[in-house]
Amino acid sequence: GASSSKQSLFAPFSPEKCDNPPYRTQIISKNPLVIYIANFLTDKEMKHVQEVAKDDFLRSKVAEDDGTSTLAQSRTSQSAVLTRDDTIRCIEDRALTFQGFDTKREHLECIQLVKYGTGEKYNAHTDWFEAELQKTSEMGGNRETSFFAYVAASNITGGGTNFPLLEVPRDEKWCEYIDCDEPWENGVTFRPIPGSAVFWQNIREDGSGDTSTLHAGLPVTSGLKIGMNIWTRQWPMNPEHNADYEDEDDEE
Ligand SMILES: O=C(O)CCC(=O)C(=O)O
Ligand SMILES: [Fe+2]
Repeated sequence: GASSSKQSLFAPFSPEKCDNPPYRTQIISKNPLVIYIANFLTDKEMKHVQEVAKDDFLRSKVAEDDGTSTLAQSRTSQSAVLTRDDTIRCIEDRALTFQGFDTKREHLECIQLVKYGTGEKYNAHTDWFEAELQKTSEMGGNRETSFFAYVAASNITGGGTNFPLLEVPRDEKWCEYIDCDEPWENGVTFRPIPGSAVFWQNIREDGSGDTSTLHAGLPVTSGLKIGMNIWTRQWPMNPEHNADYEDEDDEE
């Protein structure tokens, strides 16, 4: 019963009490759809999620073809699943509203924080799955969209989010969010600016995974980075299959 404590999908919740920030959006690419969202998280939310997750971080895992997940050298960060409290539901609601009217909370995986110390990284990968066992109907199908939000980046160098296959017009105006010191051939690297988020569409209209969404969490060369993954599945998830993979610490 560890997973039930992570869910509380049906507890009363008053969305009108959410303190929604006046976020600002900018389309970075139309194909694949990539949107930069400045001021997506409030200072209070960033503090809160770090506080509630602080004792829950475990080495991050990567998905395997057999439906399980394992430790890997390609991903050296630590992850923590967030319990759905009111603050986190407000963030979920914001992410759902952003995507349109008909996406229900049941499509969301439990939000996860990911923490990188010096030297830690996540090699190039896609968030969508190839393996059938990772995208069963119980799992809600594939990961339709991703938000990666930055929650903390103290005294950081490195740690950007790099999309090697994306092309963005070369213009000074992008340099506020995009690391313009990176060579042009390396694609687009978003700066880890706390409060900001990058949103993208993983799955094409025809249901196939979009290879151009390949991305990496570049090594943090100094400092600490905490990010937030908000993944929306194609269909509602069976709650029992949500975020179980990092529940080992909950077993009595
Ligand atoms: O750390 C980053 O910048 C990206 C992380 C990421 O892509 C993921 O956790 O799936
Ligand atoms: Fe990712």
